[in-house]
Amino acid sequence: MEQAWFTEGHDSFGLMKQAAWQMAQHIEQLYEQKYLNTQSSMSTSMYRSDTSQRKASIWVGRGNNGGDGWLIAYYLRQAGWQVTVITVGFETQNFDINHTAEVSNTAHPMTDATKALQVALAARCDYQRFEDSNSCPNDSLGIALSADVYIDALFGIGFDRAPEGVYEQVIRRFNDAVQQNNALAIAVDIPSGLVADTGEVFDRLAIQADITLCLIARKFGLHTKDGMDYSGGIIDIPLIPFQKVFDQAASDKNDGQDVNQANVPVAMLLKTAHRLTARRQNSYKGSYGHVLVIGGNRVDQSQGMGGAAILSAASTMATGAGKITVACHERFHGALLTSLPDAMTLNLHDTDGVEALIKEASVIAIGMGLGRDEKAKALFISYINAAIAEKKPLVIDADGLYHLASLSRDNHELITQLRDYSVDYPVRLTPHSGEAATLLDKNISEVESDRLATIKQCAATYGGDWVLKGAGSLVLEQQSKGAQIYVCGVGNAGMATAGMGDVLSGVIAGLLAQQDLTSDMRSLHQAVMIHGLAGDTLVNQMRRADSDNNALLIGQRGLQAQDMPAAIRHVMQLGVDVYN
Ligand SMILES: NC(=O)C1=CN([C@@H]2O[C@H](COP(=O)(O)OP(=O)(O)OC[C@H]3O[C@@H](n4cnc5c(N)ncnc54)[C@H](OP(=O)(O)O)[C@@H]3O)[C@@H](O)[C@H]2O)[C@@H](O)CC1
Ligand SMILES: Nc1ncnc2c1ncn2[C@@H]1O[C@H](COP(=O)(O)OP(=O)(O)O)[C@@H](O)[C@H]1O
Repeated sequence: MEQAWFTEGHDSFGLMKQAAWQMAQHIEQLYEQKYLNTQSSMSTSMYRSDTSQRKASIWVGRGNNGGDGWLIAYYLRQAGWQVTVITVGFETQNFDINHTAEVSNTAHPMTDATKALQVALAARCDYQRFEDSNSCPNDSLGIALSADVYIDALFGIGFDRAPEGVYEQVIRRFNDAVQQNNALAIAVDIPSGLVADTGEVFDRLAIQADITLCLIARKFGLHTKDGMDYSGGIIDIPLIPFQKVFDQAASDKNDGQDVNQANVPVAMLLKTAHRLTARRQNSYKGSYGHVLVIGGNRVDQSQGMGGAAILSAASTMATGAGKITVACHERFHGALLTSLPDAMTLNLHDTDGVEALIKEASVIAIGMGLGRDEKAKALFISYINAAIAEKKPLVIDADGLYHLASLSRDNHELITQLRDYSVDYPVRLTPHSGEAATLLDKNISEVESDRLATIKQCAATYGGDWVLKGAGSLVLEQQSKGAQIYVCGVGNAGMATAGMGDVLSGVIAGLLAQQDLTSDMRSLHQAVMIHGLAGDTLVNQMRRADSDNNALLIGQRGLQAQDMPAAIRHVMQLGVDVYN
């Protein structure tokens, strides 16, 4: 977007000044919010109405992100603040004042970052080199470090590798200074240490921001993997009026129209779900589909995984599917019917019975607790073959993905058949990072270091629509004009408990079965959003009453997959994101 703006003839330094000016205004507002509009008497006692008493410590690196920092220093100083710029990676001669800062010198054009430094120095902004901190008598850097607001302009979207040496030290020192001064930490564009394209943080070392002022467009890495743990609240500063062009391109692409791919965002951030439409009065259970859940096996007398199939079935019902049959190990039929009397049961190992039911069912969800032994693999192959023959939509999760990976290693013909089938019929696959690693024959760390590349590779290898689960789940939906990728902007770490994935597979199958819903409402991204919002609904209810009507505090820890069905129904009625 930035390049397109410059191509239209706009000046890059002008954009940097605009960015810094808007950020300085936000910083003043954020200062007021922290120190004035607060319940904490400690914070209000630190509030300084006289701007000349307010202190900002602005940490800058050598790139354009640092350029933003120099200009923020300039604007805050103009507003009367005491500013100190802490530099890293600069030599002392970099601070020589050049009085032609704003004039372009064609022989040696000045970079925007250097122009910004020159503007700040000409306005007499104080600065200190971080590298001099060890040689400073009486820790003069320590004194310079004491501030109300700390601005991180060390690295922006150019950060791409683990910080070492002085860069490692500077990030640690910034975080320590913020903590010691109980101050506000504001990151420019993206917290330094977080990779913008992937959400990766190396060795858990990144600026811990309270607020990130995100320039131009949301960075993918703010919303997946480590991003959410470091960015704090995000404030968008759009700067250039291109958002409409990009929104239009995305919607045209969704409608199957030709678009300039350069205008299509890498991914769409989702925070809401569609509210599901009301049912027709004149309808019956057959109007809402029949889901067959295949899983819940018991291998070699082990305790087995009946719960996986039960959780999946319960959430299928919660989404409103008309009928459900669970093909699980006979040992679990009693448990299943106790918790879910609405379900019908079938013996997982009765291949004739299951294949006959595949003919009847409208959606097949397979793999949750299916088992990984050879017998389970043979069942998987038979049931997938039957589903393909009967042209039934498929949801494949957990052990089903394990078998798929193993079949891929064997060059089994089912892989090609499934890929071809997925061109015309819905096939939805839902790995977490570990399962994706097995499917692609990679290490988990390779998968985690680039989740976007991973989900694309999964789709290219196996076909179908995908969810790559985890913090900031990714969704890939195949469309006639190429894949559309979504980032799930809801959900929480309370959902990191066993069985939550089984619940998701149930939501996907349950929505898919309901033909009365629009395609958007039955879509994979809709299922992921309902699942995430249901998890948020459960943990954000601050209080819940016990049987004696005493208020109980609820939080992330202790959230259970079995709590989800009621919340799923709640979200489907509400549709919108009310918590984020
Ligand atoms: N007018 C404009 O263009 C506008 C730009 N804007 C701003 O620009 C920002 C992007 O700027 P940028 O591209 O200069 O990247 P940035 O992150 O500042 O620095 C890259 C430098 O860091 C270095 N480096 C990287 N990793 C490292 C590591 N681990 N350890 C050590 N060094 C490391 C890297 O070194 P190199 O790889 O070259 O060796 C390079 O020198 C963007 O986020 C936004 O804030 C806005 O103002 C809008 C207008
Ligand atoms: N930190 C988190 N933030 C958001 N969602 C999460 C988080 N941890 C887990 N989840 C969600 O919970 C589900 C867990 O799925 P999975 O790991 O397959 O569980 P299981 O295999 O035990 O059923 C996924 O949908 C995942 O995206």
